Amino acid sequence: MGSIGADAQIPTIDFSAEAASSLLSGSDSDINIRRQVRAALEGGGIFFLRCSESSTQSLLEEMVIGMKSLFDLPEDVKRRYKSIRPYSSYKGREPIAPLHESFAIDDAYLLESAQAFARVFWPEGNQQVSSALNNINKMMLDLIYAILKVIFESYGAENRYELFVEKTVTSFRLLKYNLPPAGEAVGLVPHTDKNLLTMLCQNDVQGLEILSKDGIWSPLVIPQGCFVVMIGDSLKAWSNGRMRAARHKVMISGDRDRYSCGLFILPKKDVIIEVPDELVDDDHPLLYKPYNYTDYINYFVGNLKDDALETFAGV
Ligand SMILES: O=C(O)CCC(=O)C(=O)O
Ligand SMILES: [Fe+2]
Repeated sequence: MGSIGADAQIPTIDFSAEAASSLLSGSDSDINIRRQVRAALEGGGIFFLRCSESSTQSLLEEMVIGMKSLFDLPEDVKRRYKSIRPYSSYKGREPIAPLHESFAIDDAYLLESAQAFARVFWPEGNQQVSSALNNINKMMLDLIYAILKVIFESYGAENRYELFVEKTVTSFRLLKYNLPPAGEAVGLVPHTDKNLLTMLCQNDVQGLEILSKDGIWSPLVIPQGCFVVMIGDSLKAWSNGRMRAARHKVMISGDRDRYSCGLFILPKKDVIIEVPDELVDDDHPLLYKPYNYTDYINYFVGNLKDDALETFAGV
């Protein structure tokens, strides 16, 4: 599926500027940022987000130390973590992705959620791990919802934003990629995210690759201190197919383990994803029927098809 290309040319959008800090405090977005975000998400479906480098870097370092203590725990202790949500319980080196381990935590921006997560492994609590998780999560949460707001504003749908956000939750995924015995190996299989919007960060070991519209896989070189922002199937559907959900995978090589974490905005259980009227016109006929997000996830888990969104919700 596709050949290998040079490093993907991904736009970097700067959120450390003043216009973006006013955005984080709730003001409408700067027209320039709106244009850049929409162009990136309608083009490749992905961009790098640069924020204040020093604060991002220290939160990230703290996070990676916390993740190491977590993933270094014995396998039977990690397996204590179970969640009813698909893709959230501890997953350890399964046949489909033998190098990859993950956990996902709901609402980790709440200190109590991060502490409850840590107590699963350390019954007396682990302040270092819970605050590392909670601190980076709070920063990422403000940023990812600011981006979602910019997206709504860029389509003239700003008056729908507050109501939409009330129907969302966040899931914070922690991932470790162990080194293959030799050479290069797939760490995470090719997929599009099924949720609305995703924001990723990582230690300094690269490995994320993206499939271009021309079917070429290109490795991403994520600049230090930057996050990756990507559209998931459900925001692609909401945008009536204007934004692109980029297919991506993780390849592992080299001599150091890769640690990454992702904040995912997803619809609450049984929320209906529906294209707003303002995104349908003669030039943009309706492409997706309204669908129940939970049904979509169950459909995908049942068939794991690449074109799940089209077959499930396509008109
Ligand atoms: O580890 C990464 O950089 C990517 C993770 C990812 O694609 C996912 O969890 O859906
Ligand atoms: Fe993904």
